[in-house]
Amino acid sequence: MAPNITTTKAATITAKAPERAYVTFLAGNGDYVKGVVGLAKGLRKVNSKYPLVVALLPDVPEDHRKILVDQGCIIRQIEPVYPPENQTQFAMAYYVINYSKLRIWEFVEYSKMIYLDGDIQVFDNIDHLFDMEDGYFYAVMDCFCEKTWSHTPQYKIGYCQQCPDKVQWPSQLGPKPPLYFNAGMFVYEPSLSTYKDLLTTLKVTPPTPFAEQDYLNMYFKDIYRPIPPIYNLVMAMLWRHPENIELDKAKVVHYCAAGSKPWRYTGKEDNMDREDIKTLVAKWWEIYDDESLDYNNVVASGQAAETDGDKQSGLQLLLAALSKAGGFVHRINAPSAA
Ligand SMILES: O=c1ccn([C@@H]2O[C@H](COP(=O)(O)OP(=O)(O)O)[C@@H](O)[C@H]2O)c(=O)[nH]1
Ligand SMILES: OC[C@H]1O[C@H](O[C@@H]2[C@@H](O)[C@H](O)[C@@H](O)[C@H](O)[C@@H]2O)[C@H](O)[C@@H](O)[C@H]1O
Ligand SMILES: [Mn+2]
Repeated sequence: MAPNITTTKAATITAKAPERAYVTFLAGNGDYVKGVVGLAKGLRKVNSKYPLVVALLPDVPEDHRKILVDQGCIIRQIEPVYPPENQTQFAMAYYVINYSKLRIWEFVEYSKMIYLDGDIQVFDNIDHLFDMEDGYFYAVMDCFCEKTWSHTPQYKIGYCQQCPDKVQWPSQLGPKPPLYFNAGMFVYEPSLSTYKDLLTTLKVTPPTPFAEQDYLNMYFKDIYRPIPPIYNLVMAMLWRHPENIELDKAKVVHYCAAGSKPWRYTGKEDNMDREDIKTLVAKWWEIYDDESLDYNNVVASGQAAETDGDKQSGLQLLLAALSKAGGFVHRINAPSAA
């Protein structure tokens, strides 16, 4: 007797390209790929609705690319961007590659993106930042107190925008510098005209110690809008301006202080033996090591319900898993009886 097979019209999942996405930057064949994997898993853990795009340079090897695709990332190869020939000593020699971040303005299939450095972790959902008013550049104010700033007049006179009343900006140094953001995290709108102008203007802009961070501050100074430090905890703030920080409220942590990269952490550099640093590094590793946050396991958990014979909840679970994984399933036409 022929099996009684009933067919239902397959559920048609129509997906439209995601208008919004998180984006990070990866260069080289070193260990920053661990940072990006940690970031992908962290965004999944906080149920971000949007995918993570990884803008990567040609020197990122195939095995690292596979790791990222297996973690549900959307990888986009970009060409390097170099500043004009210069004699500048960058604060960190490798900062020269960070100008390549400028390529993310070309990702115009997205209307709004949140850029996050690979050494950042997201511990609370920040999807709401996408809803901020268009037309501005949002980022967290930086701090000038670390010795990496010793080349600047601010550092020399002990001025920092984090505590502008402690040391007043002397009028003989001219107007107070505009508010300055840390370029490890920002909310921006891709645009081809802005992209072209960024690259054109770069050609005639002498490089400076903080490379593309300085450049972005100069370029966007008229539309820059500061957002609270909970959205990019620049590590040095913990010992430089603890009065401005509520660590337990930090939604985004930026492991940018020397020695704080979790995947290289030894605890030996200045300030790295602090209990709060040890806790933040451990929190990063907890996510990185959590296999339940791996993209394949999240999707499989959706399919597993499918085999439990409960088709509808399995499909919903799979959709939830895909959404968690930053998938771009937006709408589903429920299967109608054939
Ligand atoms: O070898 C490197 C150095 C940097 N980066 C990327 O460039 C970003 C900026 O560099 P970094 O975070 O080290 O600068 P910091 O914020 O520590 O000054 C990193 O987060 C990575 O996303 C990378 O992929 N490979
Ligand atoms: O290429 C310039 C870099 O400038 C910034 O890093 C700096 C900055 O945060 C300083 O304020 C800190 O003192 C310093 O420790 C830290 O490394 C960005 O985080 C990074 O993404 C990148 O743009
Ligand atoms: Mn960084």
